[in-house]
Amino acid sequence: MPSGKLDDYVVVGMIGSGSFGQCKKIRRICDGKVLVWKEINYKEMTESEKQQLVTEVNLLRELKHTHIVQYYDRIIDRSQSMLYIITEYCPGGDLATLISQHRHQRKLLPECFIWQVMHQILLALEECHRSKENVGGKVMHRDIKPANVFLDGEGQVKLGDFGLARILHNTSLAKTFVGTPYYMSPEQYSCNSYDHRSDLWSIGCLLYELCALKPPFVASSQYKLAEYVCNGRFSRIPSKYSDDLHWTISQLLHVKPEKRPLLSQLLSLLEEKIPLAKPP
Ligand SMILES: CN(C)CCCNS(=O)(=O)c1cccc(Nc2nc(OCC3CCCCC3)c3[nH]cnc3n2)c1
Repeated sequence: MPSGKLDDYVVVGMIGSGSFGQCKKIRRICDGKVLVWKEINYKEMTESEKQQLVTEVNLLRELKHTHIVQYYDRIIDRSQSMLYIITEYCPGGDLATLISQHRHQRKLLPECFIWQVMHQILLALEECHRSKENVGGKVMHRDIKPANVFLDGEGQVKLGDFGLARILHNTSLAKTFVGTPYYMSPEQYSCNSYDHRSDLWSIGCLLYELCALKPPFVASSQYKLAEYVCNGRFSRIPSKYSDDLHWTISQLLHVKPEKRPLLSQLLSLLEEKIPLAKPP
């Protein structure tokens, strides 16, 4: 499938800026479909970093799943050293916005929504871990956080920005990595290691934050944050929520990665709990 050209699209709005660059709402001229493109300036990248970028984008192309933001196309503008990654637009916005709105309104999210987000994000993660097994190694997301989880027009969850985090971690773009690493796992602090179970830790942090409208571990300094994360002690989610939900989130927030449940165990537990969740 030949890649598109910039003039196949028209920019209809600016959504925001991320660690990789700007994110814009676009319309595909041929059929009027609303999409999104993320702009990455690769001018400062080394040849090997550019090759890694190509590899990451090719990984994105393979990920096709209801709960993963769908990749559509990529455009390279060599005259400006710009890469445009075109993906599905999620009109429901991101979970970071949703959490912020509920925090300001002092309004907790419904428990059923939290279970739904858990189920749909874990399905997305299962797809990544599954689809990469036959290509060796698992695709980890590496940057699961509320700002990377979106809602479509029906309130369905879409995990976004796969691979972009890896691009950022290992390239000159990394200097633009901003923000406090609230979701960094104990193993990343203690031995700078990251594996698929670290994504589960991040999902635990995300679900906790959906309940409490704040992360499980907060501190006035990154040193203190690391200490709290590695101790692994956190308050119960608000009493409105069931012990079942608190227990399940606590399983994801085990300090020892090997103590965290397997993805398959979590999905079986959820599919018993959310009967409608079973695929028809
Ligand atoms: C109903 N309201 C509560 C919500 C209104 C919602 N409308 S909105 O204001 O345009 C809006 C707001 C936020 C997101 C989206 N949709 C969206 N955003 C993406 O990335 C955002 C980007 C991520 C990096 C940092 C900068 C922002 C996407 N990436 C792939 N698909 C995407 N879709 C739309």
